[in-house]
Amino acid sequence: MQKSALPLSDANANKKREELRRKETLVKLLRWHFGYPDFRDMQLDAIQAVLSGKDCFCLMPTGGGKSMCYQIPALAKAGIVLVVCPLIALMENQVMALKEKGIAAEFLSSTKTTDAKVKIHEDLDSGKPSTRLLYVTPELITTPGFMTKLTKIYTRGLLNLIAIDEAHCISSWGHDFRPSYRKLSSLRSHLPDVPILALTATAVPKVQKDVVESLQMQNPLMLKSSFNRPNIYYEVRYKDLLDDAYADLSNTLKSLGDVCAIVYCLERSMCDDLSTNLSQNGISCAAYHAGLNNKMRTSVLDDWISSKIKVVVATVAFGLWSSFRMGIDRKDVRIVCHFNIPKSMEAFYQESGRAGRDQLPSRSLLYYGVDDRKRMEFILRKSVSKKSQSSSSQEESSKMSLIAFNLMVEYCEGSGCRRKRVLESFGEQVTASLCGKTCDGCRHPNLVARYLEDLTTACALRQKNGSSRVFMTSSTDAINGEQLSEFWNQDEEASGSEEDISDSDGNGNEVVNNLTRSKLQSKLGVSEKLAMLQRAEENFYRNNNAYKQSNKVDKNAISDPMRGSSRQRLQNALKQVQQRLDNFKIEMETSASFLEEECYKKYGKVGKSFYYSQVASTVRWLTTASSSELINRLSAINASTSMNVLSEAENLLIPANQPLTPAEQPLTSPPALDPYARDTSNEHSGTARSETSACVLPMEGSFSTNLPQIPSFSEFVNSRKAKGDQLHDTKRHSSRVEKKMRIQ
Ligand SMILES: Nc1ncnc2c1ncn2[C@@H]1O[C@H](COP(=O)(O)OP(=O)(O)OP(=O)(O)O)[C@@H](O)[C@H]1O
Ligand SMILES: [Mg+2]
Repeated sequence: MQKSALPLSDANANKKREELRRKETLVKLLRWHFGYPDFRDMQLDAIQAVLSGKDCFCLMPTGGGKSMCYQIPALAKAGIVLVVCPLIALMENQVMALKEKGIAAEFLSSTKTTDAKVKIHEDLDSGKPSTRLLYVTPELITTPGFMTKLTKIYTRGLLNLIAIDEAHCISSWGHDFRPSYRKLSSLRSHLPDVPILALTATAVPKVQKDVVESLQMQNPLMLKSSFNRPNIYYEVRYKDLLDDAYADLSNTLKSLGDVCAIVYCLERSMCDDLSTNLSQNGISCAAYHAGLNNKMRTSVLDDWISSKIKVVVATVAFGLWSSFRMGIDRKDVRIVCHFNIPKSMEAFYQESGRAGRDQLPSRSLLYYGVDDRKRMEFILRKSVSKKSQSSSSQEESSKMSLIAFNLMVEYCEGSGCRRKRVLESFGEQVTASLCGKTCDGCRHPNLVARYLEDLTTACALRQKNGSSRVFMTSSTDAINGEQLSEFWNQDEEASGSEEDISDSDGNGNEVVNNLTRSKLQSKLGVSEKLAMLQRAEENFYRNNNAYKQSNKVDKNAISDPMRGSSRQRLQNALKQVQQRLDNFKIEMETSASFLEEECYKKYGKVGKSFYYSQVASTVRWLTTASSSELINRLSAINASTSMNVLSEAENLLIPANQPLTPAEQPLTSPPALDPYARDTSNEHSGTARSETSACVLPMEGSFSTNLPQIPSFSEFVNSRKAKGDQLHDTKRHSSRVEKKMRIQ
């Protein structure tokens, strides 16, 4: 006998009704807790999959709302959702936001006090935990102590879901590989029935496969949204065609008004330098890099999130787990600038993806320089040759990084739609019409084509002129390991980052021990770092002499506009000094020229980076030196420059046909002795003429100046240390104004 169709369709209808009811419940949760009217894109699919016990791989664009895919399940079912997160700052950020909404979320990390940890553990052990979301680092999860705890929760049937955020970190093919993520593969064997949700915004097919296999995901629902971020306008500017990239950036930020922004740099020195420059131009700004201690970094992050500062200039580096790179959810970032070319399209996408998470129009602006490109190539090649001495798979992954970098170069050096290039690098085939003129390539194709032509011409011309190092290539070729570390301290960046991510197994005693240990290590680290920087500096001085002797470098590498802008920066710093010194008389222009000339004399032949760095050092010195040091130095400059004016005026009285005496012959080559030289003997009194630059030469015999030196890096550090000790010993009271300047 045939079965009636009626009960079956009834069953179908019931199933549909049930599905609808469940969906409505989930939407109600979303509205109630987060105030959003509806789910975005594939959020609901991911949520329903994991609630039904299925594994799910979720690839959604940056800012797409991936967090919601595990936050809603945590509210829909009693029990705990475990979230694995790569950064402590990121966990703090999310937990704080959830707590503000009245959602019971906690995180376990070494930054928590023992008391706070004990409370969380008591709750987890209670059999009826109130915690709904528990955020942990991958390091903690794989410790035996914590795994035992998880197993206990699991056997009580209270572990509902394991969410792995930034899951691309698991793959060594990915751009942010983190070895501790690899160990998460043990989760499946320890906790076999708990659904796993892997979330990422940046995974090419190879990485996706690696993630699924490593986590031993079972027939996961693969959800992949488009990578497209339609609200971001993409643009590239060419440093080599700009007079002053600093000024360009500053003007761009100013033109946008008081908006929230992130600027990414390659090196710490540039990060500090750029941040100082932007601040001097009235932009509310701070630097963020691994050279700052934890407290400073947290304070910058907090100030930025709470809008106390608008612009953060952050470094990006291999293995630097900067909070400004991934996950941090500040919605209204209106512009993300890359001041140096990123190492890959994934990194670029991740970083530029910090913009416009509120879906409102935003911008990605990349400053491309041929120097930067060559420097990055050098760094990547260097890491290839280093790694090729280890294993062949590492070698392969390093070679891949060079290939990945080439895509980034094509993004900058190619014409046409930039958006299309971004999407194609993730394997997404689109037509340029998708862009709708929201990139410079589509909106101003002729202009971009002209820029590229100019860039090619400029490069060809320089090469034709036989300039040995128009760009950074030859200078980077000449950089040895130690010098490289001064520019680009990968190990140091990585160790700095450890402070953000390290963790224990959550046991109170161990936390205390670890804290003490890590404090000792970081203490040791600082002196080691200083020793290393001093070595690098000494090395530089040695090599600088070699440079001078071989005389191979191009004298024109630092352009006049560049020098002009340095003079302007110094002048701005001098204005601050003048205010600080109660309007002490300073010849602004001449003093700025004098100081710039000193920087140029010292590093002009070596290259832009060293020169910039010395200008930054001088600015730093101007803002941190004591009043007496400043007055001594500036009086001496004033005196020597005014004597020079006098000498020029007197020269005018010499009849044109009268031969100059040897002492009056203009100097044709730079003075032999470097005014910044590390020898601190009082060299200026008797031989002042040969030791100062031609343009500020005081008249022999008529005036003898004694110019206090601007210290080199190590002298600066040591003198500050000595001053600190002295202050500590004598508890001497320093003036309020001076203190304020030092804090800056
Ligand atoms: N359905 C929704 N409607 C409106 N806004 C939402 C929705 N879901 C999430 N959001 C908001 O979108 C913003 C970005 O979400 P989230 O931080 O989860 O992004 P993400 O996908 O994790 O990005 P990233 O890859 O950069 O970490 C958050 O402010 C979040 O509250
Ligand atoms: Mg996220």
